[in-house]
Amino acid sequence: MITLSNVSKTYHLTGPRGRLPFAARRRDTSARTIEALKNVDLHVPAGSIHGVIGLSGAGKSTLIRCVNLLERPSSGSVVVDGQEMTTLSNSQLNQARHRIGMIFQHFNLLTTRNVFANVALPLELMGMKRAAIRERVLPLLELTGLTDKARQYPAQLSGGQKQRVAIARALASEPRVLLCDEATSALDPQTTGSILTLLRDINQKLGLTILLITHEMEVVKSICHRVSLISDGELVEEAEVGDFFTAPRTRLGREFLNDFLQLEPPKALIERLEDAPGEHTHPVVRLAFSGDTVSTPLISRLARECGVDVSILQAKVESIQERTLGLMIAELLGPPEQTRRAIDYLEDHDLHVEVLGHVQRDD
Ligand SMILES: Nc1ncnc2c1ncn2[C@@H]1O[C@H](COP(=O)(O)OP(=O)(O)OP(=O)(O)O)[C@@H](O)[C@H]1O
Repeated sequence: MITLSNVSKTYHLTGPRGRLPFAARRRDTSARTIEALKNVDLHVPAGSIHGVIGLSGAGKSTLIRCVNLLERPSSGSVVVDGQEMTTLSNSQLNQARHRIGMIFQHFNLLTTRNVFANVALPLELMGMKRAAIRERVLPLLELTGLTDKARQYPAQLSGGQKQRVAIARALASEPRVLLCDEATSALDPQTTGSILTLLRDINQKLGLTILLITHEMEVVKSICHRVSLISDGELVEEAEVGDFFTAPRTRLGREFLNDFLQLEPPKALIERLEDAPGEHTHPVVRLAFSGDTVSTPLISRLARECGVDVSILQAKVESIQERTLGLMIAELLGPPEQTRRAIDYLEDHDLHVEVLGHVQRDD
């Protein structure tokens, strides 16, 4: 449904340097350009919810705005619903945007219009008749739980209600795609939950494809099917959400996950961790297991079958949508050949094992 191929976006800054003589400007171009996106490839299949997560300034907003060409890519191709967006004329682009709804962090409602009139606005702009507008808007107010708020103005609504109005408005033109630009970042956790539930319902009921950007792992965990990680304008990792929470492949992915799960070895132990194993060290591991292995008594079997003691430092069970994920930080205590065998044993039983480092044995 959405395919970005080799998309790059470079901003050329104008500022005090813009007033320099042309020759001087040419000498110093690199200092005044920002490569916000670098050769981005992204495919979001129809009907899926895809999250892009990254730190501030990583390029998330630029990426999502390139999809409906609120930002024009410097190079590359953007195809939405089978249509190449970058070659459209202005009027074709306006037409194409009817099929791409968008919601924003700060809702962007018109304060002088009530809820009904805000949702009706795109339809008025499309020249639709009043009766047809009413027929389209009323079900949307019901879908978003706003029927009793139709005559109220944005100033009379909570943040969550405002975002519901924005969602109803985005759906008014019956789009195939919904772009969500940090849609829950201004909301408290409970309201965030209800908006995410609404987005998931819309995805399921209407088969709408959703691309969202966020810096919150909770959003990814709650509703996304797949996630991409953006860093410094590049997509550095992409995975199915359950896989990402089990075993992120990049350092940045692991940092996001550890921050979210708060699952780190104790500080005193981190200070003692060495990268390489020594003669008198034992490994500290992060284990992730899902599916049947969550309920299998692997740790006691490890002790019996590999002769290794396991000291559990932290453990957690998380529900990632339909999937249960067990996470643990543990020290494997035993002679090196036995701890190596224990790691093989765990991997053979479909656990993801990450060796965080090695600590000197006390014995
Ligand atoms: N219109 C612009 N002109 C110049 N530089 C820009 C413009 N928009 C974004 N940038 C720069 O591009 C880079 C990516 O910005 P972008 O807003 O896409 O990041 P982001 O991941 O959405 O950040 P945040 O989470 O803080 O909103 C940043 O270095 C930013 O300063």
